[in-house]
Amino acid sequence: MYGPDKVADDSERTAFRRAEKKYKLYYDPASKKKKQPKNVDLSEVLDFKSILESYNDNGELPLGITVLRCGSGQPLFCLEQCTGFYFIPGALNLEEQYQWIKESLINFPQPPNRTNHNAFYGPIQNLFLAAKERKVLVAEGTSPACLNSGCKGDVQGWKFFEEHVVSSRGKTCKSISASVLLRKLRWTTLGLQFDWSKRDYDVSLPHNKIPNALSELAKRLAAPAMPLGEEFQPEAAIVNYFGLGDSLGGHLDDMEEDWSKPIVSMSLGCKAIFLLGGKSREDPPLAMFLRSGDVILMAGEARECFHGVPRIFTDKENAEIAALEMQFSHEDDLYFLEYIQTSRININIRQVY
Ligand SMILES: O=C(O)CCC(=O)C(=O)O
Ligand SMILES: [Fe+2]
Repeated sequence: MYGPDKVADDSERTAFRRAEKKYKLYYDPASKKKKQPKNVDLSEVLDFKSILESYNDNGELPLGITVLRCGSGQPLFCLEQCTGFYFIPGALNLEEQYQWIKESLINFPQPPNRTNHNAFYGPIQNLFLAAKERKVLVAEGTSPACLNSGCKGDVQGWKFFEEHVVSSRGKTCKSISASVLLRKLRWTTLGLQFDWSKRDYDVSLPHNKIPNALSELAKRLAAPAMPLGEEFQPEAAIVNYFGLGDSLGGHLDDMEEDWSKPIVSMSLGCKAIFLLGGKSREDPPLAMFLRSGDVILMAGEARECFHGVPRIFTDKENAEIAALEMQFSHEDDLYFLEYIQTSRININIRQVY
């Protein structure tokens, strides 16, 4: 799936890598202002929001793009050069975006779902709440007086403490603040758990079913890309969390048995650039914007196409989350607001068998 993008001198080797490099965030060394992103030419990035607007205005479509209308539902755009790829601009309304952002931060990372933090810290309960309450995750050592004595020995587990408890006892224990851990949350898996080291699903791992509401939503969204008469069965999902400078390297999602079934991929938060390549990394990819609420379906041939996310935009002008920010304007939602103003979340839902 997400194979590492090997050594540095490979960086210019394929058309896909060249496109990733083109859109990746670099800082301008010549800039007087600290950490000023280097300008990037976005003129070749496909913009389905404006394609939808002009289609609604005058029925016109750019060359190579077709439209599928299912009943009274939203139009789906298809690419002539990549069958099985569907783009539904603004598929999720603001309330839905609000709901799935909150779920992605509060409930989805809860055990038995695993996250990238599992390997080091074991299962972590209530990470978002702990971050909001400024708690600190502290290593528990062999000694019960670990917090006093320092735990130089084996770490037996990790537990959240109030910040003042940790600071009053001195910094003798291994510890990390929950807010840093939340920032470093990169993925969580729902339903059947994906084992990244084996690059396969490990059905022996404890797991919950995909939550009903998410399952129903995915079934509805997947319907236009499903083989006739079949219903999508959501069995697993990966939630990706992106902060400024984060990217997802070019990859294929090839661990599911039946590629005629789509992957349903929902974008939330800051705008991103998505690269859709061909069956070889040598094929020059198409770049397109992904905004909060957009949904992509990848089925059939599109399942064999390399894709990735080289860039997210967190600046006011480019993030395009003003309407979403309004949804989080209640004071109880301020911590969500702070998070999403500099983040993007992607939920992609799969039928495994
Ligand atoms: O973040 C995205 O939009 C794409 C995610 C993806 O391709 C994946 O998780 O396999
Ligand atoms: Fe993918």
